[in-house]
Amino acid sequence: MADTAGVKIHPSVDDGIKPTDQGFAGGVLTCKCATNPVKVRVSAQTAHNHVCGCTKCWKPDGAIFSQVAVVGRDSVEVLENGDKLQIVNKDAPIQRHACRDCGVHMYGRIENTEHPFYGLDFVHTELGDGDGWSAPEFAAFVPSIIESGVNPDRMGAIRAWLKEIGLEPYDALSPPLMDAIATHVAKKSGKFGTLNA
Ligand SMILES: N[C@@H](CCC(=O)N[C@@H](CSCO)C(=O)NCC(=O)O)C(=O)O
Ligand SMILES: [Zn+2]
Ligand SMILES: [Zn+2]
Repeated sequence: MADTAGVKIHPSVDDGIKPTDQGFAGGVLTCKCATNPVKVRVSAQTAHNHVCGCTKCWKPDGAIFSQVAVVGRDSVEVLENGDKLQIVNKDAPIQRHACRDCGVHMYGRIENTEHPFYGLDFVHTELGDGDGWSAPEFAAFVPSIIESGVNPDRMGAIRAWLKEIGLEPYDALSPPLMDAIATHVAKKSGKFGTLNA
């Protein structure tokens, strides 16, 4: 039995996960700058919130996972200090617009219209004011935390704790999202539903 004592995932889940408010309609995300922070309005509830172990998503200091959700790109608007935003990697599928001063990623945008998730932006709901954002539902890209420096010996305890707190650990995204990606690919190739398996 893995010893889960002291496992920390992310500040938004370590002290209990705040529930989704079904009537919640968004809020304003603020970066970590003490002066002239970047502010971004998200004018809709988010979806598919998850903790992500990948090396690309922004994590608060000390956290081994990020927490990231999606929202329609039309619901994301830079309100203040947008001149401080820089794209982390223009070649990445998700172009992360980060504050050049504090490093926080304010939104990640997909510009490739052929991408399965085109139309959705990635946002870190912990930067938002108010409670009620969609709650994290699963843990994605869990093995990737090793790429960030986590000792592989800890993976048993980390996966056990994620399950304990209701965040099923996956090697990539959750099955519904992986199925959505494969469906997109099958429709593009013309193979969608052609086998009666
Ligand atoms: N092992 C790699 C995995 C990186 C990765 O594929 N990340 C996913 C999930 S990010 C939000 O869930 C992804 O879609 N990346 C696209 C991108 O980053 O543009 C690693 O850890 O680096
Ligand atoms: Zn900042
Ligand atoms: Zn990620």
